[in-house]
Amino acid sequence: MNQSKEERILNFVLQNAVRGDPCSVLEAIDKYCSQKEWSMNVGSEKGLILDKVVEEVSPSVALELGTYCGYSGVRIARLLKAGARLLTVEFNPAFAAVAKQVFEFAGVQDKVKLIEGPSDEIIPQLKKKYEVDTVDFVFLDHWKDRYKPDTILLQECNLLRKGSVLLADNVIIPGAPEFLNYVRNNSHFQCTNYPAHLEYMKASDAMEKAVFLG
Ligand SMILES: CCCNc1ncnc2c1ncn2[C@@H]1O[C@H](/C=C/CNC(=O)c2cc(-c3ccc(F)cc3)cc(O)c2O)[C@H](C)[C@H]1O
Ligand SMILES: [Mg+2]
Repeated sequence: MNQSKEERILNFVLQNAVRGDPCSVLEAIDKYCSQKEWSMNVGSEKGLILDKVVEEVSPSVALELGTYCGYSGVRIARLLKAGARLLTVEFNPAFAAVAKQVFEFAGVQDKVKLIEGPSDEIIPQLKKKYEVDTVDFVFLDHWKDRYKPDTILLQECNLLRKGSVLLADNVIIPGAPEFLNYVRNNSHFQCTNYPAHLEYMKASDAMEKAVFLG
């Protein structure tokens, strides 16, 4: 049976990164995806923006929608303070299996709770089943037409508090127009745009930060 691209990425990590060294895992994925096969990881340029926002927020509870291979999950988890945790949601079992192994190889598995399932089912379970009060930081990188409905769902489930930070990838390419319109025209959010390039390409992309004002 042929390997999937995601399995090839995982194998490249296992063969080229250093076990327990999250930065070497990120470097290996970026090397493979810039030289061998393009893949929709947030990448190193937008990854630096992600790093800065995570360090600024210093979240106790971080949520990621769309784990994929675990690249951004490693990026976030490696910066978390002692006792802080990342909940990352992925509904494709094959991708979740790859991400689980990436987290373990990077040595961040104790900080990461990988939850398999669709975000619209998981978000309403976060308080009771996953013992979440509110989330301090949310990274949105799943299907782009789900950014707005899931942002509304997070509010309906009282998971955002005054100062909770949403950071959305790809607001230019592929684009998330409904989400951008929603948060930018909503007095409960303070928005900032961070222009960048599409991972591993010259095309323009951007990330949008939306701070919930309560
Ligand atoms: C309905 C359930 C929703 N809830 C969900 N619940 C849980 N997991 C979910 C949900 N919806 C999706 N997922 C998972 O998240 C991942 C999906 C990620 C999607 N990302 C993109 O599409 C993208 C495209 C480009 C791109 C740019 C230029 C190009 F030319 C081509 C591609 C670049 C980028 O940086 C991109 O992030 C994963 C594949 C998928 O299984
Ligand atoms: Mg993305």
